[in-house]
Amino acid sequence: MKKVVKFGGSSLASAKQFKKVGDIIREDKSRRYVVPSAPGKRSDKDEKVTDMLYQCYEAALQGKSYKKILEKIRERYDEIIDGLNLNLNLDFEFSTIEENFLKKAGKDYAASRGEYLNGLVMAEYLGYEFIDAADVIFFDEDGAFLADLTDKELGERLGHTERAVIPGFYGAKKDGTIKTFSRGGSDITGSIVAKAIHADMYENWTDVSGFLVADPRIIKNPEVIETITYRELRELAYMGASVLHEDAIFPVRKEGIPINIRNTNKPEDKGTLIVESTCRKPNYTITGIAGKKGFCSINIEKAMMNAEVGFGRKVLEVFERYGVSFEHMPSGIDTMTIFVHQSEFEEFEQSVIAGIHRAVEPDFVEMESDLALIAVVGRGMKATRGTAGRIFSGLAHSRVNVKMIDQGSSELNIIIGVKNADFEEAIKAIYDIFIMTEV
Ligand SMILES: Nc1ncnc2c1ncn2[C@@H]1O[C@H](COP(=O)(O)OP(=O)(O)O)[C@@H](O)[C@H]1O
Ligand SMILES: N[C@@H](CC(=O)OP(=O)(O)O)C(=O)O
Repeated sequence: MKKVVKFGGSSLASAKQFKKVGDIIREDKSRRYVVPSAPGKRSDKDEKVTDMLYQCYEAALQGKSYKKILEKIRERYDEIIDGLNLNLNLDFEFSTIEENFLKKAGKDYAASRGEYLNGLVMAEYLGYEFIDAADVIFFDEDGAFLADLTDKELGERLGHTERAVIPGFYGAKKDGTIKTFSRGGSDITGSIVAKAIHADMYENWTDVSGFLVADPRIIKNPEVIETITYRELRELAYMGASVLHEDAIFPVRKEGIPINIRNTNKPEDKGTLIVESTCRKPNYTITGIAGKKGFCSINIEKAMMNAEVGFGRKVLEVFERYGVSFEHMPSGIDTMTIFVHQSEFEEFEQSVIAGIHRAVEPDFVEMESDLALIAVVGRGMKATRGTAGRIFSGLAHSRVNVKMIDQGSSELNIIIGVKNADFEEAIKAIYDIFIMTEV
């Protein structure tokens, strides 16, 4: 039995947390490959080491004083090392980091040091071998992840290693330049390692007892999802359920390796099992709800647009020209609405509108900003009639105005557009309608 265990920043924020992690790893001999994140927040008001590293590097780059922040970062590690009574001194590591900051080693190099240092501490604490992710996780010159090369090199290296710590979040290009995944990317490293060693399980340890039906910051004590499919999870992760990085499922999915989300603070909880497919009936019609704020809709009207061959393509080409990707595109006979990320769109707004006028000569173009999209996801929805109707009535009851509703062709998800201001209320209403009433 081989397990890969990834521990998030909240699980490694202090010596106290490290001790819980040590107990978890020692309790099961198959937990042989460990992927740590950088120390996270110890409390709501605390700072993540990764954020401090970005700040520190930015200051060094601009020739501003950076030593204080570097010292604060050093204190975070020393607190952990001292609390664990380790015989480890990071003087050399910190002076190398400082030198490299002054040589402008890059933002990714800076951010990656959080995981690198935590990996050294973890390896010392567990007595496991330390493997620098820069030696086994590869990117091409343009920064694209090299899956096949990584899989081969990592597989070979770990094939000879009984127990190892591989820091999350980063790898390197051929010339040695450090490159990170996007934020939260240690989840991806864990998945890559699990694939390379053909693990039986990828355990992802965090500060919640699994994937929850809805964001715990919006719903108090939401239900835990016992089993969820990769496809359902991908929809929820993409729409903002941040517990697992949206790209973390791809490597393990190819191998059919299950992911188990677990709580470092409550190791006795079973957590959530993420699988390719399952015969297990979901507990509720819906599996989960997630959403994001900050969208903008562009509503185009033109009589008989549905009869005009190439209308949609011409409109989308205008967005493409300005590098704006679209999120959803519900359409009617004479109308077409395009949802885009407000932050991506704002800069090009007037150029895109002018481009649409030139490309398709619409009767009318209207925009609405400050919208939120909510995804209601569930493999159980296909077999149940009236799901959209229930959502509508739940939202109407809570006086939330629905701007858009779009059912995916897979019948796995329904996307609802509401005003940003109604976002939390809408999620509560949907949670109530499905979870509180279907007991
Ligand atoms: N549907 C959800 N289920 C569980 N957690 C969620 C969900 N949506 C948002 N979260 C948030 O994700 C957090 C865990 O993710 P993250 O902060 O990346 O953890 P880690 O530091 O362990 O990697 C939780 O503390 C919770 O606030
Ligand atoms: N430390 C990195 C990578 C990461 O995955 O962190 P966490 O596991 O704490 O989400 C970040 O903050 O983005």
